[in-house]
Amino acid sequence: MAGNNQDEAAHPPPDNQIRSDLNEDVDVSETNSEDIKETPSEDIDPETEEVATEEGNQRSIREMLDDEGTESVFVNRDLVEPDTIIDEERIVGRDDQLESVVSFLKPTLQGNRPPNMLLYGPAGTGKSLIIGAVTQQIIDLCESKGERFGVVDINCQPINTLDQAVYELVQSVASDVGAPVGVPETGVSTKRKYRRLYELINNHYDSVIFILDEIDLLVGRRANDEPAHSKLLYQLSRASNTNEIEGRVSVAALTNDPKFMQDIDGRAESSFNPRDVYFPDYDATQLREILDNRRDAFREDALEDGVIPLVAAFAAQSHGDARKAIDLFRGAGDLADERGDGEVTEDHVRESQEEIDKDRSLKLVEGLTMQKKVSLYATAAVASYSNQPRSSVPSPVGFKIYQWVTDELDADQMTRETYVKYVKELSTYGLISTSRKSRGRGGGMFMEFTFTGDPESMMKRIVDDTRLEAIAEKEELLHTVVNTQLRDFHEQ
Ligand SMILES: Nc1ncnc2c1ncn2[C@@H]1O[C@H](COP(=O)(O)OP(=O)(O)OP(=O)(O)O)[C@@H](O)[C@H]1O
Repeated sequence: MAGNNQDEAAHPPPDNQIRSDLNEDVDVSETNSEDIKETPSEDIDPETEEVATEEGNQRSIREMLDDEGTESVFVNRDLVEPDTIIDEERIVGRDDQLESVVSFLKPTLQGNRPPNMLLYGPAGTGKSLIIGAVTQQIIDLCESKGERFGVVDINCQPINTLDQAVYELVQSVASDVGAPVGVPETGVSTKRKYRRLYELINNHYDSVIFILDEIDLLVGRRANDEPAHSKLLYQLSRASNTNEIEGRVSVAALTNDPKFMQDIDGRAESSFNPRDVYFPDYDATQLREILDNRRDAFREDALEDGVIPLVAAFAAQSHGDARKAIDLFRGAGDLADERGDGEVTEDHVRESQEEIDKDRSLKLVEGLTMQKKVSLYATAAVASYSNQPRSSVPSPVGFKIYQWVTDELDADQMTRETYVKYVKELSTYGLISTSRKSRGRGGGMFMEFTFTGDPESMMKRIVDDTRLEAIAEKEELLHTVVNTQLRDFHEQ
């Protein structure tokens, strides 16, 4: 189109200018020779609406719009979205866990109070899936008997304080029953939020289950205080004994941390007193079955034979996480579609896996808040600068380095609990694994972090886009501080 030079294409005019450009009658006599040279290779004939290409082919706009390209490999892509709630028939390899959860929750149907539960095991092993599937059936069965069974479900990962957690619970019930939240997010006491929560529950449910996902990440902000998760478990699990909730109440806490119960306060432990359900990793055979049960996400002839075994093998390597398997399965399909290949091949799987590995740390680091970046940087510095040939980081040492870095940067300093929470969060992305260690008799417990990839490249990535450059310049000093702290820690 006349006057459409490359500069304008690179820097599009603001909206109002585009509009006035569209309204303007173009005066061809003003078109200069520069403009003519830069006429794009496609132009539209106003009479026929045909597009003339350099090759001289003529395709109408309608033809181009109608052109569907290669048929998508998917027929039901939702089935390979991680948040899709799947039918019971698609659940694989969790018979024992299903049986336990069903038997624990069955009393609800007989008018009795079910026990509290702790569902624990690594990420992506079906904890949310199983509790979700069973509670959904109970909702339906209760409904058919005219009883109201409430499922109040929150994920604690993004929640920082007890107050926020209680507010989230209120919101969750309010949205389920279609009532107003009825309490402001800030400016009122946590007690008032609890009151509103109990009021909503008493008005709308005969019995209720609280599902608290990633409970271990709800630590709260204050140091040397009882962790927020412990306080919440205490309050909720005794709410029916104290008659604050009139109906039957149970609490299901979900966590990746097998030693979670060691963190909670004695009185919370005795009022919560859960029945445990353990969810182990999936092996490659189980992952294969999980994927096989979702192959109808794809067209019948769209999966090359080796695709499912290869996806399962990759996911089995990364701690048997079904979510990762499903993500990779979908990613390979998306890649096949992007390329218009019409079939998903093992090459698509391998390429997707490479992309996932490459992107994971980059995306993660980009999305982190400054405090999380500093926490990660300090932890990676310990793994990377340690003179010992091991890359595990005791959390007390990581925290000391975090304090040193924040001092150097003159930045805010979080508590040790918050630092640990931030670093633990990274395990959900598979960048580090966490384990709990004992310092021997009377020495207490601490978390140990191990990087799955190279901690040094992680540090570089963080430095690339933050104020941490100032610390990177003090590399030698940081090296010394790390090794002094490690020595002190191991000599204690
Ligand atoms: N046994 C299974 N059969 C079929 N699909 C499964 C199974 N286990 C997990 N999945 C699927 O894997 C994904 C992750 O599962 P889920 O969210 O239940 O894991 P989780 O143990 O709660 O993980 P996290 O600890 O990270 O919250 C979901 O899409 C779920 O449908």
